[in-house]
Amino acid sequence: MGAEEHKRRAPKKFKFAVITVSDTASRGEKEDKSGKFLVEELKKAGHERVLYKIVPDEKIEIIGAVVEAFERGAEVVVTSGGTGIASRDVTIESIRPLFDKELTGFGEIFRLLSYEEIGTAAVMTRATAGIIRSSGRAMAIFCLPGSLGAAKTGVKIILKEAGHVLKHGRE
Ligand SMILES: Nc1ncnc2c1ncn2[C@@H]1O[C@H](COP(=O)(O)OP(=O)(O)OP(=O)(O)O)[C@@H](O)[C@H]1O
Ligand SMILES: Nc1nc2c(c(=O)[nH]1)N[C@H]1C(S)=C(S)[C@@H](COP(=O)(O)O)O[C@H]1N2
Repeated sequence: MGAEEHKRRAPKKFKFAVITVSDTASRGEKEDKSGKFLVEELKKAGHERVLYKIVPDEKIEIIGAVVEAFERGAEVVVTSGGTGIASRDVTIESIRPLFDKELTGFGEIFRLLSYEEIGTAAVMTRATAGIIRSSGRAMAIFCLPGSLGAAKTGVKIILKEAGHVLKHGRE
């Protein structure tokens, strides 16, 4: 079966969780434009159930939010922020060890599209994705940079591929 046939047969509507990772937004010092944008776009695309949480750039808080999303039945998690190289950017270090399989292609395509938008500064993100399997379930996670531009670029890829990723992740 080809990729298009796989996508056609993949489930279409999922329970999402958006997790914003930001020190300033978690303290209420900055509006979480990116997280709110992601929630709206996912709902507009017909994914009615979208959990939403803001956490500071702290490993245990990030892992805790991922675990909470899984326990609340999320099938796809999108994180926003903390993918850079500053010492406080720990989203990738926190989430990557949870992956059963990493989807490195997501980061490659995300950086390719980002290069067209922001040029070589696209090297600054370690955006990635993966599948976590537990208790007979699979959950896909996509980790995006915190800017609104990154959320706009990332959500387009996620909306196109989430079903396909989940279909194979459940196999
Ligand atoms: N939740 C968000 N909504 C909108 N823009 C954001 C958000 N998080 C980060 N950005 C923007 O993305 C860019 C780079 O992100 P970076 O992780 O350095 O953000 P930051 O504001 O330093 O994060 P923190 O809140 O953790 O200190 C900055 O221009 C920042 O304003
Ligand atoms: N598409 C896109 N990718 C992007 C950006 C952006 O604005 N748009 N910002 C870059 C910048 S400036 C940084 S520092 C890194 C990491 O951002 P983060 O720490 O918020 O995850 O993402 C990069 N990738």
